[in-house]
Amino acid sequence: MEEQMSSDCFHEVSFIDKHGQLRCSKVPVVQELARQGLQNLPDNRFLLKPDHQQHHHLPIIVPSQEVHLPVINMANLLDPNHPDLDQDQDQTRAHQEELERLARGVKEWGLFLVVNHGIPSNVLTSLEEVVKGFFNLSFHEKKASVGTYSNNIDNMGYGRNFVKSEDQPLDWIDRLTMRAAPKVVDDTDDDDDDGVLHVWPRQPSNFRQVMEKYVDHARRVCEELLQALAEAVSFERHRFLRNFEPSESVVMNVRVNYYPPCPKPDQVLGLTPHSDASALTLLVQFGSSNQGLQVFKDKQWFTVKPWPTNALLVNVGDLLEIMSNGRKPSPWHRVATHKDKERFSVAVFYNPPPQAELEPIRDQGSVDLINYKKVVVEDYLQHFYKVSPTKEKQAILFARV
Ligand SMILES: O=C(O)CCC(=O)C(=O)O
Ligand SMILES: [Fe+2]
Repeated sequence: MEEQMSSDCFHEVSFIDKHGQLRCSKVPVVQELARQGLQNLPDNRFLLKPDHQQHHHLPIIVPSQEVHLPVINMANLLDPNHPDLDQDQDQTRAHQEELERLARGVKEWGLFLVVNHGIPSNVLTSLEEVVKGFFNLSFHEKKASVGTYSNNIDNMGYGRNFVKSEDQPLDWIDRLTMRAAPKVVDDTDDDDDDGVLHVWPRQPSNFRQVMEKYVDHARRVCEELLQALAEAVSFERHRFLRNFEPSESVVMNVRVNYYPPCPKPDQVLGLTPHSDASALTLLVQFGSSNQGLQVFKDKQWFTVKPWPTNALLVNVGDLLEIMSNGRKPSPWHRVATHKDKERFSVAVFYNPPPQAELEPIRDQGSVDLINYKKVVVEDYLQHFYKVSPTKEKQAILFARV
């Protein structure tokens, strides 16, 4: 198939402008721009404007401010009371130390790395292969492979990050977002009646099978981490998980982010600052760059030190911040690009059932102030997508007392 010229390749976006009018706009496909080997930006729309620069706290590239995230050994986090586990004193001590490291990491950064997570390396290798296989297709093939999507409230499908206005700086990113759970057996309809995209990429042909296998593992990891996170703040181990019942209704979305080389990495962001709406997000990365994620703390941005493909990066989302009464705050994060390297990341967002009502969990006998209201998960998510992107961490105010 003949490759299209990049001038023919656009993501189509629509949004309601400040006068309440529906606007449609075309946004360049950055992968196609990078394929041409551009030395300059094609379009001023990618540049951060002065007021964004202020809010985003430039510069983007400050190699000295790097953060080593805590590395959590998941083998030490398993339930110590599990009948199959006969822990000796050393293991009990290792368990306690791991919990303390986890609690410190979450409090300090809202992010941590996980090793010994039990996801076989061939599952991660296959994930990398199908993701690269999809992005190696031409633009036209990618569009044909995924189908289209009408009710695009939460950016499902193949496209880009939220575009809500003509003057918003564009991120240097192409993305592919799917709902992986609850599983839908019949995926023949592009736009199912629940308004969710169920069409998986048809190419590579094993894309869905590989992704679903990875997501099954991701689910187990999230369940184990939520138990450990509860234990780390002296809650009963299943206290957070109870908000995820029935487990068949847990919602897991997968987002593949592709950041191609960018001619001006000091003036353009790969992904604009945000918190995740999820309860937990698991992230793996691969490509010629293994660096790009940045986190905001003490009024400055820190770049997360490169981490290996076989480790998972975990971040707390807004819904866990609410459940934990702010003990586990969701980090404000963004992504920088690289001049001649590309990076892929795969984010799995783990959420309670849409109808679940969340409210801060109280310690028995605790005199802590309650900082968050009761929210229904789907109401929070709707609000989050409506207001995103925001210049500061703002969506969570919806749930603040
Ligand atoms: O690519 C990354 O490192 C982060 C991606 C991210 O924050 C997201 O998809 O929400
Ligand atoms: Fe994120």
